[in-house]
Amino acid sequence: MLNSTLTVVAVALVDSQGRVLLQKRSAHRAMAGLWEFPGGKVEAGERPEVALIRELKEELGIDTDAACLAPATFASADLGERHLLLLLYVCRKWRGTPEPLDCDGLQWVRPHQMFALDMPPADKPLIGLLDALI
Ligand SMILES: Nc1nc2c([nH]c(=O)n2[C@H]2C[C@H](O)[C@@H](COP(=O)(O)OP(=O)(O)OP(=O)(O)O)O2)c(=O)[nH]1
Repeated sequence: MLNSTLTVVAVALVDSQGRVLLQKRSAHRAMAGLWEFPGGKVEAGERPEVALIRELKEELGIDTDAACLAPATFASADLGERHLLLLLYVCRKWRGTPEPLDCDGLQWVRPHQMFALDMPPADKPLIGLLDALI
């Protein structure tokens, strides 16, 4: 029996060269050092797109709008007693330059390059889908 489902929103920010931004989870967090899509937990009563816009401001210092967040795919994975539902959006339009405000580094990669990176287990099935989509 699961305690609860954890809803997480994340985004593939895609630049003009078809590269996607990944951030390195910082040392003090669970899954430290893994490369992930920017995003985070949806708070109680919060709309997913609002949560993602908030996370992008907090984590990268950039602004975007709900109209620029295209639903892309999702991941479903067990995290011990909780179950993770990760909603992945694609975004090609934002304001500002992403900065590593809450992580240990940023890198722009082509989707196929993600196969060689250490990413959270839930993200692995998303790579091939992104590769086909972008
Ligand atoms: N942001 C993000 N989280 C991911 C990805 N893949 C994946 O399994 N996760 C998991 C890791 C965490 O268990 C959860 C996100 O929680 P988090 O702690 O980073 O979220 P948050 O930014 O809201 O953090 P906090 O307020 O609790 O500090 O989702 C991903 O690609 N991006």
